[in-house]
Amino acid sequence: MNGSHVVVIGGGIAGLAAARFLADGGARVTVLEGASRIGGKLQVSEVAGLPVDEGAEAILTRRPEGLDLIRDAGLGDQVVDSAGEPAGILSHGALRPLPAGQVMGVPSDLTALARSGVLSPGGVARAALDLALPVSGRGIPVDAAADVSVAAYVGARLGREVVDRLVEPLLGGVYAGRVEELSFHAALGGVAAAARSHRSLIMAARAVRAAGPADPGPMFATLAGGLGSLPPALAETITAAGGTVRTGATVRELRAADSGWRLTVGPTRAPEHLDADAVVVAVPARPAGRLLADLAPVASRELARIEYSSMALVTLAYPVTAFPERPSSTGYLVPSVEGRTVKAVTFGSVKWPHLAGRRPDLVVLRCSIGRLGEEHLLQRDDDELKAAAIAELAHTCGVRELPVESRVTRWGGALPQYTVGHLDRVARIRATVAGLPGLAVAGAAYDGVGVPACVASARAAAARVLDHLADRQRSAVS
Ligand SMILES: CC1=C(CCC(=O)O)c2cc3nc(cc4[nH]c(cc5[nH]c(cc1n2)c(C)c5CCC(=O)O)c(CCC(=O)O)c4C)C(CCC(=O)O)=C3C
Repeated sequence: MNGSHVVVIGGGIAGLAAARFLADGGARVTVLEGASRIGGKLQVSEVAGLPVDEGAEAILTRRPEGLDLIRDAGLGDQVVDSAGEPAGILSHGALRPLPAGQVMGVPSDLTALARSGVLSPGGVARAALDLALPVSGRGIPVDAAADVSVAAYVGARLGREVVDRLVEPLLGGVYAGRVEELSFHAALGGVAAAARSHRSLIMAARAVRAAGPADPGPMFATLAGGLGSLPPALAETITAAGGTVRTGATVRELRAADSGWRLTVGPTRAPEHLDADAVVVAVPARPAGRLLADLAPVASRELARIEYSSMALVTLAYPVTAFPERPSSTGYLVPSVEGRTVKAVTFGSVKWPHLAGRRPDLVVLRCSIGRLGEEHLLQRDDDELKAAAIAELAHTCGVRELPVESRVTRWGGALPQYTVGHLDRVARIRATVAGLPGLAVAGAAYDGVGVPACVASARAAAARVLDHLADRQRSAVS
């Protein structure tokens, strides 16, 4: 495929990773990003002189794809592990540790659950009933084939408190989504898969834990310069390999052409045409759906159905002395039923030892606001969002001073919602796209929203395209 030209539409982490894999495979790549900067949801800027991410700030270390890509981009020596402090949950007005052994909020250890104090004693007793309940029937939707909402399945097996005080807050972070709408099979992937072969959800969570390493080590990693330093480093390796990365280049149209694809880029007044042997579409679902409207109407319709939630992140820097006690968790999640504006707080200075090392006199933290259906919260102006974050710190941590620095970042249409039926929807999208040789899709809309999942989808897309180009070259030779 030497010399074959592949255009990657979208310069977020999925698009850049795909471009990197394609360049490795010998293709000549062009990345077209519509915005004025590459990186998508990865972006870093300074707060109080420290590099603090404005978007995704951590990657799971459990999956290899994120760290592999970081090493590939030459940033292996910049990797920083998260601290060992536990994550917290605000429940019944007080900060409690996330119970040991939970998997996406599903408990595997009832003693740890009881000890955490996150649930009422009645809530713990109800959760324990899961071990005795029949596998199906009596309103418990356990049909392995049919998808149900997270709230319906987990609620039927473990009771409402587990849904409201454990699963909802975690998924309120991961998807900024709502448990009534999110898909059990798509959003709780590992546990849901294990639930098919276990008679109880607690036992399924135990099986997931048992399948992992005994000592999993640090859960998260980041980069010393922020996770947002990954996209520019990746772009550099792509250009060093002879590729091109363009910003401000919105692709308006994608058409099949004689020997591949023709793209229309830029404003209607001055359209530019680009030819490609293959294309990777690595933009969010809506724009991907628009690009595929004529080529793959079924995929296009399904993509249009994937909703996105919006959120805002308020970053605050306080003197460490403003805290009556130094925070003892990496951060905490706030269940929706607590009725507070802020849904999650990450103490960067606790979670990332290098930040505390550089500024031991400060506590830098991020408050996140906005789940699906809470758009009204995001209509507040920046000062109001800051005030809500400051009030949260006063309320939960007893901070009475004002922050020395602050920053508000808004992410409109940030996180795709894996609602009931998502897996079938993605299967239909993939089946339709499979009918278009030399075209592949990648990104957070399909098989996972975290950075490692986006990288995995990029790798699969690149492999598909490289296979196609190799086939084509073989048939041209023979
Ligand atoms: C967007 C977002 C926010 C809100 C914005 C923000 O505040 O940044 C947030 C907040 C938080 N998330 C937190 C804790 C956790 N998040 C996890 C896992 C994940 N979160 C994700 C995203 C988010 N998370 C994603 C894409 C995954 C990987 C899912 C997967 O691909 O499987 C897991 C691992 C679960 C497991 O798998 O065991 C834990 C323990 C805590 C508290 C402690 C701390 O701050 O560290 C907080 C504030």
